[in-house]
Amino acid sequence: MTPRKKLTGLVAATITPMTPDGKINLSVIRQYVDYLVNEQNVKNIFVNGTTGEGLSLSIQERKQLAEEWVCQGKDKLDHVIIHVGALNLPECQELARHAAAIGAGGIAVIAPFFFKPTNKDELVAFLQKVALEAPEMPFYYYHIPPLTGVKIRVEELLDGIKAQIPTFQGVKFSDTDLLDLAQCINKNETGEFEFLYGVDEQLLGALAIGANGAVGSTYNYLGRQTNLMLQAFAKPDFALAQQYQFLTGEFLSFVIKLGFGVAQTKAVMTFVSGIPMGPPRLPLVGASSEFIAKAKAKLDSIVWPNGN
Ligand SMILES: CC(=O)N[C@@H]([C@@H](O)[C@H](O)[C@H](O)CO)[C@@H](O)CC(=O)C(=O)O
Repeated sequence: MTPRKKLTGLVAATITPMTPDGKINLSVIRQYVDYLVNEQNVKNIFVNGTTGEGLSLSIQERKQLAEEWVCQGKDKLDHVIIHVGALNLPECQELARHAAAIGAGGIAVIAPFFFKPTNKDELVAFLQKVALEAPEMPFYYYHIPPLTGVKIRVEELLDGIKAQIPTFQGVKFSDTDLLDLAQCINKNETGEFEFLYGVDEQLLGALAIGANGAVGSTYNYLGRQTNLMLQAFAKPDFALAQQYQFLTGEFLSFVIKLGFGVAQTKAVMTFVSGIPMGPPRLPLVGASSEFIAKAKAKLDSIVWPNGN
């Protein structure tokens, strides 16, 4: 068997395109894949996560999206990771089996966040039951405490994890606690796990600590510039890497002040890529025209290093 290519670099947390009447719009996914690969130089995706409104979709919709991304990404993308987390175990398991059956590259699971695990053992027991349904698939824990409220430290979770979840491959780490991330990386001496950082505005800090890559919403439309930041960091040209981080940060801090979330990400991606992402699904509501005009003007005003 060919050894699996390690998941490093940028992973776009894909948006779920929707029609104006709120149905998932599979018809633009082919164009979306080509856009990520050719215009953003991003060849890894994370489907049905936060940005993809995964928890606002039906199981059927999630399966259809996973199938379409895997199908359209064939021979173009390196890794297609499907988020299969849900509030109940049977749905997670069903989605995990489905991801395996369609030949996805891996699965990720968020902590259930209505009835929450209260300690590491409860969380691992839940994750283990999902992972067992896809025994050949790399498994990622999706750590996003600001949204789940599950604050169990990842460092703790790692202890003995391989014995409990043999397919455990790493963590999508969407938290600002860089101490926890650092302790995880310190524990990962052999480099068997991948740590993908998920707070785009401070990726450079996470890279310095040793993150292997990043999963995020902004890599849909700022993937090219963030890739240049990764290259500068690897060179190393820290001054150049900082310039890229400062500039993406300038945009994000501007839009965050206006009110920024998945709905606004859909609007930004639409005006940057030209691919219609459509409205978000309730309870999210679409970005205002005022937001769109201001965000576009801000992005257009940014002068990237060397014109890139
Ligand atoms: C809370 C949230 O949505 N975080 C985003 C970030 O990419 C975020 O949009 C970015 O850092 C801007 O704040 C990702 O971590 C989420 C993500 O990767 C996903 O869609 O699953």
